[in-house]
Amino acid sequence: MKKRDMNRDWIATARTLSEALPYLQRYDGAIVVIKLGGHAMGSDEAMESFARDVVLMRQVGVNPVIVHGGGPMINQMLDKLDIQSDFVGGKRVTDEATMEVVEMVLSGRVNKRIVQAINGQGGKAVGLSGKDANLMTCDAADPALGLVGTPSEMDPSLLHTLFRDDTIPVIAPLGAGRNGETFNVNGDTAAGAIAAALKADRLLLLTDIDGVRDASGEVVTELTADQIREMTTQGIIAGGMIPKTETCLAAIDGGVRAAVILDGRAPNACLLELFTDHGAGSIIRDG
Ligand SMILES: Nc1ncnc2c1ncn2[C@@H]1O[C@H](COP(=O)(O)OP(=O)(O)O)[C@@H](O)[C@H]1O
Ligand SMILES: CC(=O)N[C@@H](CCC(=O)OP(=O)(O)O)C(=O)O
Repeated sequence: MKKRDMNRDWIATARTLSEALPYLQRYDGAIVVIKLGGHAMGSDEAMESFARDVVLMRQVGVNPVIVHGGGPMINQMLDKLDIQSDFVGGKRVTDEATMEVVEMVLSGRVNKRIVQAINGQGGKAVGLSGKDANLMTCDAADPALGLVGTPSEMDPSLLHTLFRDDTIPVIAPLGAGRNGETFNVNGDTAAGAIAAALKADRLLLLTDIDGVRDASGEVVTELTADQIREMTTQGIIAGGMIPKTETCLAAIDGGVRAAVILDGRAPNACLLELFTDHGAGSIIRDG
């Protein structure tokens, strides 16, 4: 690169930092719940970059909470063990044997990979599931789904303790039943319930598409509840996007200020959304 171009590059970087000031001020002390889907987890480099962004958020005063999925990793392990798995309405039918694998994969490999990545960037992350400290008590969602849970009682007090200690919670979407059961909870649903319990400033759902698209394939940058309902009735919002948009609406009803659906594979997706004029993905706001 020529020296003059290099200077231009640095000037642009400095300008970006300077333009971030009002956003840094706005998010100082804010709670941001980030759902990292299994499809958005990608390569080691992508995980490292995600972890760096999370540590930067913490460094500038944001309280990030990571809630993760891991559907593709559960599928791989079930395949290896020759256990058949079915989905109904985007939720995995979960019997005892499946639950054992779900818990092992989510609380084990997936959770610890994220914890280690954040700690590797100089942050202090701790791995939990909804079963810890009564964070997420569940009831059965539907008898046909077996051990799939709906969050019914939340206690986020441990998360506030962790915020005060500069610690970043990384949460696997498992819930405790009232009779000692373990429930499998859809990652989006868990993130929405945790965001509502914390009255979070932002819920970011990181997925494998750049936002909610309209009938012509364009990303809709701002969505209202009415638009979501209409697009769902028309079949424009379909498949895995239905639980995501439903989660966003429920989270906003529960007191979250805004929810964003964005591409977790895009470099620095969270920073772009929080700290620049540009934003990213589709935002659904209160009111
Ligand atoms: N209107 C829409 N806009 C964008 N994506 C949509 C839409 N309707 C359905 N989808 C699908 O939803 C998918 C995201 O859901 P899903 O695969 O369950 O994500 P994740 O694994 O990250 O939880 C997209 O990859 C896309 O195929
Ligand atoms: C009930 C239910 O379906 N639970 C999900 C939990 C993981 C998840 O949600 O992972 P993604 O976010 O990567 O899809 C499952 O068993 O796959």
